[in-house]
Amino acid sequence: MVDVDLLVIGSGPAGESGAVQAARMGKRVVVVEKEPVLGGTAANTGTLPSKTLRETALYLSGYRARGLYGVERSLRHEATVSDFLYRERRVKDVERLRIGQNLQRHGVTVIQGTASLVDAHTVRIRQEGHPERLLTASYLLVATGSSPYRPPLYPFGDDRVHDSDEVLELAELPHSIVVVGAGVIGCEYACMFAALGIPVTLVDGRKELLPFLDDEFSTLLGQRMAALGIQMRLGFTVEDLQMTPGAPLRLTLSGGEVLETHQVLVASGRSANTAGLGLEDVGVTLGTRGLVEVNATYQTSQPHIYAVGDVIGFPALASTSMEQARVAVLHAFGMPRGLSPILPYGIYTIPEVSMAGETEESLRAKGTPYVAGRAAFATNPRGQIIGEQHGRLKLLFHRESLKLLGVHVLGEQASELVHVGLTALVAGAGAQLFMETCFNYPTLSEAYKTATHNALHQLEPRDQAAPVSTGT
Ligand SMILES: Cc1cc2nc3c(=O)[nH]c(=O)nc-3n(C[C@H](O)[C@H](O)[C@H](O)COP(=O)(O)OP(=O)(O)OC[C@H]3O[C@@H](n4cnc5c(N)ncnc54)[C@H](O)[C@@H]3O)c2cc1C
Ligand SMILES: NC(=O)c1ccc[n+]([C@@H]2O[C@H](COP(=O)([O-])OP(=O)(O)OC[C@H]3O[C@@H](n4cnc5c(N)ncnc54)[C@H](O)[C@@H]3O)[C@@H](O)[C@H]2O)c1
Repeated sequence: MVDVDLLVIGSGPAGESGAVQAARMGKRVVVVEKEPVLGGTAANTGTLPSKTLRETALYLSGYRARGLYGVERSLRHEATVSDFLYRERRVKDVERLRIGQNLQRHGVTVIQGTASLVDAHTVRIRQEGHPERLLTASYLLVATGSSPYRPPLYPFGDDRVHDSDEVLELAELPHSIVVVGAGVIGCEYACMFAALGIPVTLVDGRKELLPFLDDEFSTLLGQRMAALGIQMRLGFTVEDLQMTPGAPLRLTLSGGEVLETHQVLVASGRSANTAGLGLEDVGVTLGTRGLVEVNATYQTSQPHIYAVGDVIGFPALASTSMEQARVAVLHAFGMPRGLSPILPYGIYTIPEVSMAGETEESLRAKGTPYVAGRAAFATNPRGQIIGEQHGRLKLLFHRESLKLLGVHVLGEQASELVHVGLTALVAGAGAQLFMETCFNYPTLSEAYKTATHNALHQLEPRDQAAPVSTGT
């Protein structure tokens, strides 16, 4: 007889979601969390803190008020780290409390301690000052997340060199910063610092910015980030770092350019938190950077051990981690369901970018005939009111069936607006849905109708000779 039906390792979005799903199915569930606080990267060092800091940066800089009312509000250079972190702490506290209450309400037992596997069904829990505990479980859900990858070039003990966890503990706002890695984390932090008026240089070995985005939106985002003052160094890596006390840091890029800066943020990827878990010893296969290998139902090479969230790698989002956990637990307890085939991306740069479904590039690669409809927020009444001059919605429809294939948004509320298109994509709907839906007026959402008109207009007989629009 085992102690519990499901033992979950980790209380991030994946662990919480999996535990609650199993508890709702009447299972006995334990969550083991090594930190004294619940919520993992999402609540404590990643998603929510960074999104709260973004809002704070927008507020302190007066960014949203720029260009409105005929005045150009100047940046508040006197913003302190304490101003900057105040709301971040409050949001974190509320989220930790919410998670604890959610688990308690569902009868999930939370044990603080570091978990490792003794055998395929037994977990050892260690907590300093407490006797070791062993628990047996029918199923295990590994949801231990990931940590910033620390390239050996950077001395992370120095208070001028940070990873994305440490950047939340800044003693003062940097006078200048180089961000190494223009992935989602690097781009989001680069925008926040730039909005606060801090000189930012963003370095990435890749030439394209966020290459999973539709090209048009990647280019547009790059233009807006440059307009925010970010110096882009795409296609370059950092070859050397010189640190002299009392002098700026000197980073030598491939190509020879030397960047001088007060601080460095390294955001060049993450590694799975699997060290010391003992997974390999019980026959679970690990891949690069410690990632756990799983099948479509999130089973590892030991079928009763599931792994979900950042610990399995791409797409490594809070949103997808929760869904993977739900799907894994349903599978374990005999109610198999698939993960939604279309997953959204919300990128909280300044401006926000969000997408779901196909890009123009992926459609061209598949040879799928399509038509792109666009709507500019600058000519949308709500966009006018809020001073949104650069935002854009693009809808990609199948050229013959007019089924929606992709949705791309840049600008204010992009990560919210995308859900109208995402819902249509999941429902298999198309142009007709947007034509026949009455949208609130004035709203940015109304851009769905405008973009649909724009697409249909291109298919009208008088335009048939014109090529399908692919430009901006
Ligand atoms: C700066 C930043 C911004 C981000 N922004 C977004 C965003 O806007 N949107 C989005 O969807 N995603 C975002 N993400 C990604 C998101 O945070 C992660 O995808 C998500 O947190 C993964 O959830 P998880 O439950 O798999 O892991 P985590 O949230 O990392 O949780 C894992 C938990 O397991 C615990 N643990 C680890 N090992 C053990 C052990 N041996 N025993 C017991 N407990 C253990 C850890 O302490 C931790 O609490 C961001 C990430 C970062 C770093
Ligand atoms: N809004 C969101 O959804 C959100 C926000 C933040 C993070 N996340 C998730 O967190 C995860 C990690 O993000 P990340 O940005 O750390 O990793 P990433 O892998 O997405 O990006 C790392 C970047 O660093 C670059 N790089 C690597 N080594 C380099 C070097 N030596 N020199 C220069 N550039 C180098 C890579 O080319 C890449 O562009 C991602 O999976 C992401 O989805 C999501």
